Order: sequence, then C-alpha cells, then structure tokens
Amino acid sequence: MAATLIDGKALAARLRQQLTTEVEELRQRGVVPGLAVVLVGDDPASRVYVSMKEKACAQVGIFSAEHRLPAETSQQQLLELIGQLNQDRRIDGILVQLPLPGHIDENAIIAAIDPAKDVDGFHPVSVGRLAIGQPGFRSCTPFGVMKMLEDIGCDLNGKEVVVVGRSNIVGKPVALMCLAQNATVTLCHSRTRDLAAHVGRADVVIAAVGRPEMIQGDWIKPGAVVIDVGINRLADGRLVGDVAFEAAAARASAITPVPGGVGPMTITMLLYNTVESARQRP
Ligand SMILES: Nc1nc(=O)c2c([nH]1)NC[C@@H]1CN(c3ccc(C(=O)N[C@@H](CCC(=O)O)C(=O)O)cc3)C=[N+]21
Repeated sequence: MAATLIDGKALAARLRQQLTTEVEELRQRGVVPGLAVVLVGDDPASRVYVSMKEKACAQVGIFSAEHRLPAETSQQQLLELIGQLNQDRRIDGILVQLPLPGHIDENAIIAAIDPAKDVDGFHPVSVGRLAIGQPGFRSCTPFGVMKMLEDIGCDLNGKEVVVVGRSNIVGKPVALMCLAQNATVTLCHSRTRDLAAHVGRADVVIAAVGRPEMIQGDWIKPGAVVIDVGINRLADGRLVGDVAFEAAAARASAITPVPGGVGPMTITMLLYNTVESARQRP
C-alpha cells in the first residue's frame, strides 16, 4: 500500500482530549455542557449509536440526558419533548437520533429544535447559514471530514474535489464546506454519467453513496486523497466503505479506513458542537 492511512480514531482521541480540557475550564466558570439524546423506538443500530454518543459525552465531561421513547410515541408527544428541551437551561444541544419511525415527520421534528441547540446541524437555519457562508452549527459527519483534511495538511484552495452522493446529511453539506474553502467542487450522484471519469479528475474524492466498494481503485488519480464516508455491513459480517480500499490505497496518497476513519470523527464533532453551544450560552 502506497497511501498514508488517515487515522480517524487517533484524531478523534486527540480532539476529545482537547475537549476534555475545555469542558473542565467551562465547568470552573459554572457551565456544564449538556446534550439531550432522544431515541424513539428500538432499532438495534440506533441503540448502539446512542450509547456510543452517551459514552463519548461521559468521557469528555459533558452532561448527557437520555430520552428513550417507545416506537408508538406520537409526533405531538415528541414535539412536546423538543419544546421542553428547547427551554431547559441545562441543555446546550439536542440530538434526535434518525431515522425516526415512519409515522413521524422528520422534517417537522428537526424544524422544532431551537437552532441555538441544533448540534446535529440539520435544522434548515443551520443548513442555510452553511450555504451562505455564515457561522452556525455544521453537521457532524461532513465537519469531521473537513477536520481530517485539515489535520493531514490538505489545502483545498483551487483543488478539484469530487463528492459522490448528494444526501442532506453528507454529500450536499460537505460539497458546500469544500466550496467555502475555494475548491472546485463536482457533486456526483446516481444519475451522473461516467462517474469514473469524474472521480479520475479529483485531487480529493469524498465517497458518501452507501454502496459497498462502489468506487473502484483504478478510478483514483495517482496521488489523490480519498475520504470514505460509507459504512456498509456485508453479508459475511465485514464492515466496508464505499471505496474498494486495497486497490484505491495503491494509487492514493492518503486514504481513510473503514472502520476507524470518518465514523469516530462524527461523534467527536457532536461533542465539539455541544461544547461550542455551551460557550455561547445566553
Ligand atoms: N441525528 C443523528 N445524528 C447522527 O449523527 C446520526 C444519526 N442521527 N443516525 C445514525 C448516523 C450514523 N452515525 C454514526 C456515528 C458514529 C459512527 C462510528 O463511530 N463508526 C465507527 C464504528 C463502526 C461500527 O463498528 O459499527 C467506525 O466507523 O469506525 C458511525 C456512524 C451517526 N448518525
């Protein structure tokens, strides 16, 4: 393998160490950052993610308040809880674990969160601020990707960035973040013609399609940086990304592994946003 491995787990650990110090300083000023984590229903994957988030909060000294609600919870009941959390002075961030059960309108729930507590960065106000270049909460996975690029000293100014996948939670926001750093950004998706040709021009490839190993190694331009946001569980139990790792690593200058790449950064940026929100407490 020619490429440098971009170790998300190690970077996440370093950032969490810094956050621990910052939380301690806030605590001495009488501010304990607080995160409310809301889980509706009992999806096993969501349960795992939520407990990872709580553990991470405890690790850096953030107070976390867990709200586990039954799958039958009505939209009205959930909106009432959000309303209470919006008013709760101990709470700096509200995270509603997605996906929500089918009878609940996710957009209505996200819109009900006070933008000042939108540490997930999913509220239309946060997304709008990102789009027009104003400060605001940045959603955690794309924010983690940007931190990783910064950490390896990858300056995006004038670079060709190809993002594969146009989701609201990764593809679109990461494209906007790269644009804000003066990259030339191409946002590819399922209808893109000749994806291989686009990827082949990229100095930086950001894969967020959710299809196991779809981005082939021989598409990668020699020396490119490859960020793999995908986390796909195969039938044999293996966890793989959206990029064919071994073949891509043979051509790339740097590449993220799966697991241990972008994943650990997502939760770390949630902690980061929560601490930032506590700092801005009214
Ligand atoms: N409101 C909301 N906000 C989210 O941020 C959110 C969400 N809902 N719903 C689900 C997705 C998924 N997500 C991940 C967090 C950490 C890892 C992570 O740490 N992964 C590790 C371990 C992977 C494993 O072993 O399963 C890794 O990639 O190395 C992955 C995925 C946050 N999400």
